[in-house]
Amino acid sequence: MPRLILVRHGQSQWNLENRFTGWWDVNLTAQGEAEARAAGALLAAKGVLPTVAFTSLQTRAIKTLHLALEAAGRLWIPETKDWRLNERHYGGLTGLDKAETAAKHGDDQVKIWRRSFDIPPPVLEPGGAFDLAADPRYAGIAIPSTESLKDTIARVLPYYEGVIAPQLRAGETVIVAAHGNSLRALVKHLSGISDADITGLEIPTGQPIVYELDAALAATERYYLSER
Ligand SMILES: O=C(O)[C@H](O)COP(=O)(O)O
Repeated sequence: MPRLILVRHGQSQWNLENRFTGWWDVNLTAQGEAEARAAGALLAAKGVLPTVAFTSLQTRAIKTLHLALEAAGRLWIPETKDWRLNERHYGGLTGLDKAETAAKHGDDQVKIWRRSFDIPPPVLEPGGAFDLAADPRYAGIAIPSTESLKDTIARVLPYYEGVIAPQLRAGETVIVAAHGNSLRALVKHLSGISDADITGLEIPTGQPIVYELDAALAATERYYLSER
């Protein structure tokens, strides 16, 4: 039966600094690299070996994938990178300190921006330090100016259905190395979590989550590989 492995990137420099990151491209910390290697070693130890990989266009997810695959002895498998697996775009909050933003706007407002289903953060104004319009990796892509989880789902799910699901149906063991909110989008769909309940779901860095799927790609089980 098809199997899907989800892994959020290891700790990034801005996870460490507690800054809103979104589409901004930050690297892994040494701890994040270690988390990624440990994730791959766990895949190998448990015999859960991916045959096809997907990741975003962001360095922290790509490096997590590569370090994990190397540790699992699977660096050779086919791999596809796509912006639709990018982190949710954090709009005008990009680069700000999460604690300072909470002190300025209040915890409740920041929780709405971080975890509400359909209320996006303020937009990122063009031309500022975090404008990605000139980044060649996004050439030809309509870069969002902000995204709610609902907006993120609107680009992650069609990609899952159109590109990832056919690989699962073909019997591949698929690994997706991505981000807290692009993976929340997938988990919401696969586990049938309501708009209200998804606000409480957190995805830890570097911890492989395994979905066992039936032939129709309905989830029969979801578990942290570290707990098996
Ligand atoms: O983009 C970010 O800042 C993080 O990857 C996820 O942030 P969040 O926990 O605020 O959703």
